[in-house]
Amino acid sequence: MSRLLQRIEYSSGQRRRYGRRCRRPNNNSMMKELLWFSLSASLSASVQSFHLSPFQQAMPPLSTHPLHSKASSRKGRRGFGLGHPTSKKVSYPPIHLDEVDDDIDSQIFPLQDDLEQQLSTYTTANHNNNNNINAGARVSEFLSNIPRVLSPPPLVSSTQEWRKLQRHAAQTIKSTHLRELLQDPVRCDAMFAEHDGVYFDYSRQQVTLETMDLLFDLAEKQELTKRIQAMVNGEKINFTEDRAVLHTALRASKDKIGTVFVDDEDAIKEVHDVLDQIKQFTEAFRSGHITGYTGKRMRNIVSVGIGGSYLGPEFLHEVLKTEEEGISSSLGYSLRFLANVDPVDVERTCADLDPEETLIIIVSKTFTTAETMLNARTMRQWLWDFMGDDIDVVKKHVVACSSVSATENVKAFGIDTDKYFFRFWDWVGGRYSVCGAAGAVPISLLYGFDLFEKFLEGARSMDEHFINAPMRQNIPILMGLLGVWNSSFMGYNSRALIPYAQALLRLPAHIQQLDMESNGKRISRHGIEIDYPVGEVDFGEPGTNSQHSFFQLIHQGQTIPVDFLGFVQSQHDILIDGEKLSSHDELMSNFFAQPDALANGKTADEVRAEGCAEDLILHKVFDGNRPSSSLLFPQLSAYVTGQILSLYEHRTAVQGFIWDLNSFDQWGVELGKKLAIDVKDHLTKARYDPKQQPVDIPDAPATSRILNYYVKNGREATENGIGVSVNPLTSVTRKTYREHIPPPIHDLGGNVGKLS
Ligand SMILES: O=P(O)(O)OC[C@H]1O[C@](O)(CO)[C@@H](O)[C@@H]1O
Repeated sequence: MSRLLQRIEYSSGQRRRYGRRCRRPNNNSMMKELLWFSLSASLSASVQSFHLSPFQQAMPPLSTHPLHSKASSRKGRRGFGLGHPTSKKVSYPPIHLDEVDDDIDSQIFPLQDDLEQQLSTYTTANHNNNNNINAGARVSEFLSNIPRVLSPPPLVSSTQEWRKLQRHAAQTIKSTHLRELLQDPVRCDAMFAEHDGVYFDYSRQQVTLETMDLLFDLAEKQELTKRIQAMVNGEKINFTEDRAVLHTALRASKDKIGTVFVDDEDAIKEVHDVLDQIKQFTEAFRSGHITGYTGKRMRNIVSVGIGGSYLGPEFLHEVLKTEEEGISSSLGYSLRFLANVDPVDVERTCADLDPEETLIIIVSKTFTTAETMLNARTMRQWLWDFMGDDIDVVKKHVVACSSVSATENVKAFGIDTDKYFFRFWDWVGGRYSVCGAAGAVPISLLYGFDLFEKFLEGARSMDEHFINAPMRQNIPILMGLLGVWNSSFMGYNSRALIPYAQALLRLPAHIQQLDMESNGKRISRHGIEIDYPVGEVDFGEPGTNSQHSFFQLIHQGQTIPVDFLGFVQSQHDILIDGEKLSSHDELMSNFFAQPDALANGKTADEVRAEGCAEDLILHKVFDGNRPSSSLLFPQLSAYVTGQILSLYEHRTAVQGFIWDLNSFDQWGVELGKKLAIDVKDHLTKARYDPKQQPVDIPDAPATSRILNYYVKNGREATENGIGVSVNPLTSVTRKTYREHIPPPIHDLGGNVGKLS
């Protein structure tokens, strides 16, 4: 096999996917696919190198072969080949890979041997013209058999399971109103699942028991359980980056050490080594053993990072801010996030901070992200402006949370990589990293390590449920299947996440990145352009604020499935004199009322019965039939936040598995990064070299025009005449800080947060 692979000339996409670094996969379907590539590429390479005119007579032209990729895909590259059917227009042969027995070796390797034999026969025959036709015919016959066994799997949309769901949606569900479905007590009782205090009710989704059966069949067909296992066992399912996907290892307990390995490294042991390091650092920081450059205790924390290196930690911070233990443990400390490269975000972040008391955390997996690195340099300059241009200022005031492979860059920045560097690994995607150092360092420094551990415990509880619970009771699987149903079968391409908890105000933003970066894709994991809708627009705001904002559209405009999140108890309930219900009860009344309003709507007769004027009736009618799920949790704590995080991470994974996507890469974001680099080049020239004006970007007249407008109108007269508008870096901040009158000293009598 490897011998064959090595002499294959891959097209560029195939090389990335199955290049020489690729080990023999232990997944049979991938193995089959690999063989498919190898045989087709090998055969075509051989055919080409022998210049076989008899072949060409005996065989149908390769370009008309059903498995031939778009004719142009190999032109001008390395000859021709069968290629991969990248086009959805390719018609597949009747027998598919997944119909082949799992005993791959016994089926494929004889074929491979046969192929080699055929080619060698031909090589010999080629020297003897009389045999050409026979050899050609034999190879041709062999070739025509290859697709019967080695074609790649079809798109999920062409499976029977998918088609049944399509028919079911069109013939049954789209003509059934939720109002009717909600009258069926058996159905309603069945559409409920519970785990460790989490109550999930999906009876207001536009589904019947039959729908769910069909969805479970689809999940079986897509080998969902097997794929979940592959993920949590550390298989490299993020194949475009050749990485495992192990955010579950970030919260695995110590007794799981020795159970998950990536490239022979014990992943869970690595995780606990770093957690121990963070715990020790936290204790030293919070007890005052670690001080700043001028000897002052540090109590302000600024976390610099963007995307997944920011949204998760910020969402968790917002929850803990008002959590009972969080309030007391954070007394005397502050935590802020700096994400946007907008200089105003710098100003907002450090306006009233004393740099001598401030620790900067740079959170960047790659340690190269342009926005984060500029903000990191800016914050370093801010420290230097106040305390002097000394590298020890950086050593005392800056820590890094980054991947092991970025160690040299971290060191070059001036950070003490022995003590002030907390690593994570390639097998943690940025948007899945809040349980690693990215979240652990800022959150533990502010709230103490114990509270962060509770968050990990909650996530672990939901992970275990996800891995072990049967599908019908498995909350993340149910949520994922309903996501697929709503998006791919019901045609709803947005969904809202409405937490009835102000402390979850940043949850929607985090889930938005998590899900949209994961499942906003167009190519299946088999390298085929998909022909079914995937990915949703995720958005949300806390209820009831959202009701007074975009709920008009949800009630009477488009149909947008909603997840309602509510809590049995508030973090801080209030019942003032004269009120019958507490404020939390008032809030939760909305949580209970909205799903029914969306599902049932209001008919014209009901509106009329309320005494509405005839000409207004239609305006006040609500069609209803709008789906939602309700999730009820005990109280918003660190533990429950871990559960919520894990729920949504796994919902995304489930949808990606069903849709046959790689949910763990993000090539789309790379384009934006490259484009910004080009523009920066032009802008730099325009700013510093008047001869380069006006800007003229080839083939981009509109961009050139607006860029010129920006350059021309943004100028301020400067001494050197270049016309660059620059503020001294920290002048605004310095002034604000100096003039700032600090609030009265807090009561620092909190637990570990006590300052001496
Ligand atoms: O942690 P890094 O490497 O700075 O990347 C930040 C973010 O940028 C992205 O790559 C793209 O936005 C995210 O996936 C990631 O969370």
